[in-house]
Amino acid sequence: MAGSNRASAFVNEPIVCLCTEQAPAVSQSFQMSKYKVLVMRHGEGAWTQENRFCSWVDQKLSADGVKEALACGHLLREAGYQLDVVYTSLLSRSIHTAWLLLQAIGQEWVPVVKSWRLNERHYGALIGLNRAEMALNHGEERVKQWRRSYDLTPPPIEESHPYFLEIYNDRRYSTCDVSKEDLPRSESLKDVLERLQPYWDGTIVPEIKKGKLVLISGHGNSCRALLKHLEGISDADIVNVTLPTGTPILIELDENFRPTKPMQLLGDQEAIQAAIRKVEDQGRSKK
Ligand SMILES: O=C(OP(=O)(O)O)[C@H](O)COP(=O)(O)O
Repeated sequence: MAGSNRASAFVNEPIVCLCTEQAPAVSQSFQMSKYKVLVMRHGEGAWTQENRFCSWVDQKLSADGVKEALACGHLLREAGYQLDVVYTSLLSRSIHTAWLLLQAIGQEWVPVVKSWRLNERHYGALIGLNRAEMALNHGEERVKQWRRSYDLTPPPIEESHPYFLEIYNDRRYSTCDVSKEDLPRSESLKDVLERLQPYWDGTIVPEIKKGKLVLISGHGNSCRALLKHLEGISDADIVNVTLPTGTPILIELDENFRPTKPMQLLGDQEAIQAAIRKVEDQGRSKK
């Protein structure tokens, strides 16, 4: 049951502000909550500190990212969550976050199910580039559009790109439900939602309907795509949604999988706002 989740006595006040500019419009109703889902961006990755677009490059967690993942587990443990299944991408930072979280919550036995459909957005030719240098060269507003707009697709990754072979020769991508040739070479957020939604509908939702408490350990933009879908965030408002690393988001849904209340970012609210600002500031030129 969603009832296996003895949740949120320890949860702080709910917030819907996922950016420092303008809160997205979130659809609300007064239906009873039937299901609960936890969605989170993995702990900080190594390239976050270098301020490079990481995307499908398989960077590990940074030392801070490891701490964040463990802290998430402790938070969920204190709040009494009992997970039934964790879904991750095929990228190590998402998987390691799940492992560390399950260790810290003391539920290592919980199955971890992996799919490329939860991978980070494919940033195409932008992979590996430094955001601050790009902001200097192209302007901060342009970089914000590249990072946050709904339907802007960066130029595709070419075979000459320094990370092309590392990505497409990786054995993990032989295990997907599409051929390597059909894997993306670049994606907008809209494209991410299009490849993620069948997995949500066909694999994750049936488990939630069985009463399982699901946690999704995803990425900044795969989680943004899912939240856009679940919360009914408009194409315009999703531009102002930025997710901090290592922060579980509790979503409560009615029997038709519509949100019954604003999503809650769990943890210390000031620290969460600071973490959101940190991610937003990656796109500044630091003149
Ligand atoms: O790999 C990435 O996200 P992730 O750290 O959530 O996996 C992207 O490079 C995030 O970049 P963005 O915050 O500019 O969209």
